[in-house]
Amino acid sequence: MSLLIRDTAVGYRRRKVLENLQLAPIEAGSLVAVLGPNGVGKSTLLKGLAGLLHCQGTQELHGETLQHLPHWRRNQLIGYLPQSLPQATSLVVYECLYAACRIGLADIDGAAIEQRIEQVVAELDIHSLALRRLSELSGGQRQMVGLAQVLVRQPQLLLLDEPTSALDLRWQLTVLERVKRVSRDTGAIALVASHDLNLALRFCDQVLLLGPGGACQMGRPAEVLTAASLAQAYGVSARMEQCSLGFPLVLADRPLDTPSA
Ligand SMILES: Nc1ncnc2c1ncn2[C@@H]1O[C@H](COP(=O)(O)OP(=O)(O)OP(=O)(O)O)[C@@H](O)[C@H]1O
Repeated sequence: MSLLIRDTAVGYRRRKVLENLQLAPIEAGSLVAVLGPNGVGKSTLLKGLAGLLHCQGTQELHGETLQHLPHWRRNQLIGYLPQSLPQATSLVVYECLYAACRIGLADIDGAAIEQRIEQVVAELDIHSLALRRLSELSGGQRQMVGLAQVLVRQPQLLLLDEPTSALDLRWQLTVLERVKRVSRDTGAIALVASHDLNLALRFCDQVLLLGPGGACQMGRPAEVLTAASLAQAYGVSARMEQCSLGFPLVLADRPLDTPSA
């Protein structure tokens, strides 16, 4: 049971963004950070896997070819959280979660939906938001609701594009902890695009580091994130240190190629 990405190319009509992507199989239950500089193709890869862009090559989840899935099956298997926040509609959060289940899962009954909503609201600790209108929530609160809309459908492949970008420190930790727990407990595979290398080091089983010119490395966070790989991918001088709890940390000192370099 795994996610296979081989010989993969994905991009836009006039621009190939990623070509010949060859990754080792990603095992069920893995949390993988998708890292790399702005514009390298993290979102494009997630959109391709989500079926929003055409991908060439092989992309299979537990033996099913993602490119040819019918709409209903894609909705069952894949949960995609885009980089943009959910629209500030006048629906209350509970209704948004209900609609996410209804749209995504045709054959689920009302009682089961309510049970799932209770579960996800408790998991993400967002009880206080459940009866509030989306239009009255802050950016970070809306980002939590977007994540809840994905999790409530219980997909086997979670594609989360910068899910913590609008969140304060406590919610960043909450989100990564919960996504890790969901992956571990259910066997779901989560790919999380992020610019937060330290969260990736702390929570992810593997990182996929995309770099300029098609460079790509995947492996354990502490093995992939080195001073050399960070210089190559991000163009920074960086150090790997260890915090007092023993977790590895990235400290970026300066951009390379600056006058003071
Ligand atoms: N709709 C589009 N049409 C054409 N090119 C696009 C489109 N969206 C993005 N691109 C280009 O594709 C490349 C990859 O973009 P992508 O959004 O995947 O990068 P990213 O790694 O997610 O960046 P960031 O960290 O800034 O979010 C960039 O060069 C970008 O300009």
